[in-house]
Amino acid sequence: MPPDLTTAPAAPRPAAPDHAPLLEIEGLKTHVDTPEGIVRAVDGAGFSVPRGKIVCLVGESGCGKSMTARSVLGLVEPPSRIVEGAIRWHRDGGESVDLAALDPRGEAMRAVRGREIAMVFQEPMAALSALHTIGDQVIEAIRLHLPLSREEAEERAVRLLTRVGIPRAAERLRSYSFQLSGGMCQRVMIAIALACDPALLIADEPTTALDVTTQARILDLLGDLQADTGMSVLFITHDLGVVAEIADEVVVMYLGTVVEHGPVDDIFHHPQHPYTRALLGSVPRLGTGPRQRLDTIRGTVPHPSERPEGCPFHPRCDVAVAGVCDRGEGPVEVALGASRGVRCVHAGAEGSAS
Ligand SMILES: Nc1ncnc2c1ncn2[C@@H]1O[C@H](COP(=O)(O)OP(=O)(O)OP(=O)(O)O)[C@@H](O)[C@H]1O
Repeated sequence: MPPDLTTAPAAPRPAAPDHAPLLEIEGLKTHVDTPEGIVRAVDGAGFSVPRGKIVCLVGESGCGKSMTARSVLGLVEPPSRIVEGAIRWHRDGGESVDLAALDPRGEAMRAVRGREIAMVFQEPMAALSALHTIGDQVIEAIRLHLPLSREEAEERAVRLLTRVGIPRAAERLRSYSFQLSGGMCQRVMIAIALACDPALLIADEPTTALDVTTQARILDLLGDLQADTGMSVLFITHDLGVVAEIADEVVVMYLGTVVEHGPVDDIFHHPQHPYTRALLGSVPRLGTGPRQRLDTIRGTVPHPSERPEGCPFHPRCDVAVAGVCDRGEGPVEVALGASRGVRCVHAGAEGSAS
């Protein structure tokens, strides 16, 4: 039986003997077949999600963040397909499975999705059915994976809804989604996601559709739940304010590849990739006065079908070197520490890429 999230904090999950990360993505390519040609939405992405950490996946719109998440969840359907790479899921106890090799509709993937890996999406109103009560939806999620009677599942649903901050949870079981605010609907979605005590929660822009106050409360809730359960979180966002609030580690994506990753403090205080620097330069900071000028990133993200040769960022990069950055397959990742890496020819050089 999974730990009860609603009472005392659960004991932390046992670490795998070899301290392997929970999730390891390597060389992932997820492409879309379109009448105009192949769209390389994810094009060789790789990163890890350690146990018990919150990893934020960031980048501008169209960089392949959602497609990466959908690949992990086995939610890639034709005309999209995983064409290469591995998504290694390391269970407690040392057992590993390559999710990229599983049939997305098969039993093995269904046992992982929603049970071991849960997800929360951007539009909670759209994700909840307007035809069924909140209670029916939470109870169904619980009973799909746990052998509980209707009464037991109902009790668990009330405790879960209370834990995610829904007042008078027992009464709310009979409500419909259209009777709740956006923030309350997102809390219900989080309760559904946590129904089976997942080891990993993937949250794809879960606060983007909410007002700022509600956004802050939902972030606090996710942080508290992570600390209580010891689960890992892969949090997808384009909002660096959210990253600063919640992340332990940051993965920066650009045009289907990971250009930089590392602990949040390193990324914010010592960004190495020109794209990471540009992203950080476009965010307002407190204490810099009312007339602060924000930098914008020159140009826009090209469509994946128009991926430039060499480093994918070079046409927008202020420090690109002609004849170097615009040639070949692009730079390989340079390791700057155990959990720190960057893909840029300037990486590691003193005063690089500034
Ligand atoms: N079914 C599809 N047909 C054609 N192109 C697609 C399809 N699905 C995704 N893409 C393209 O793949 C690229 C990556 O999309 P993805 O949704 O993963 O980006 P994202 O970084 O999550 O962006 P956003 O923040 O806007 O959600 C985009 O350029 C998108 O247009």
